[in-house]
Amino acid sequence: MKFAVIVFPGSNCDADMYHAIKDELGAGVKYVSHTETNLEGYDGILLPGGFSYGDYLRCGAIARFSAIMAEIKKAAEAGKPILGVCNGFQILLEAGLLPGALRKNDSLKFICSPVKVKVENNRTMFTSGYEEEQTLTIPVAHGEGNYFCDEETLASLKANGQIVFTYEENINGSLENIAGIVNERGNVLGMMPHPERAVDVLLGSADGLALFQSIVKQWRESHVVKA
Ligand SMILES: NC(=O)CC[C@H](N)C(=O)O
Repeated sequence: MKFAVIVFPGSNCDADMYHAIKDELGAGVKYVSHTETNLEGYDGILLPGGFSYGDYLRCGAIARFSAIMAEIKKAAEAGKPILGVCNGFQILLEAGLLPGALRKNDSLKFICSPVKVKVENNRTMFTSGYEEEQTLTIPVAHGEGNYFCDEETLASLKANGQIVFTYEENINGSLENIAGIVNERGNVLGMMPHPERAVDVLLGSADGLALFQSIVKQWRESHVVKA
């Protein structure tokens, strides 16, 4: 399986994501510039965290106009796994690939700390390696992580099991403690906590690794060569 790590001007977690995939997961990975217009050679797309375009206007609001976004939409429609972490989540929301929005943290402060994250749905291609309701320790580092959506959207997120991760304690004002959601089809995940920073006990936690392993497992199972 081969992953693309999309690099926007201002991305700063691209190297962490690359390291997690290459050295900890042991899968193929390449950096792909936001100016590229072809993602056909990749099986999974990763949008890393950072401060794309300096977070001007709103986090992710400018990056969503990048040339690569049309390809990311195509990959989403093709059912490829797409993971946006932090700024990557913000970009996916701005691009309309996920519902809702992220507002400034209710404290108006940047939060940078390991937090407890609960797995609300382990029946997704991103979370099959976890137990339902498992508590993970994963770092967050954001100024705009306060998830919001209207009532109708919240009801459909709940009905479809699209709320994948919640915070054990509400750190930023997010509606219903939401930390990560998937699209209706289940192949696009956006989350504020950084699983790529929790892939080795030396980093304080290895709880993020199973997320990447789940993606590979699902991909292998769906690409079994039949004799
Ligand atoms: N680590 C990140 O991706 C940060 C995202 C964004 N710049 C914010 O502060 O919310």
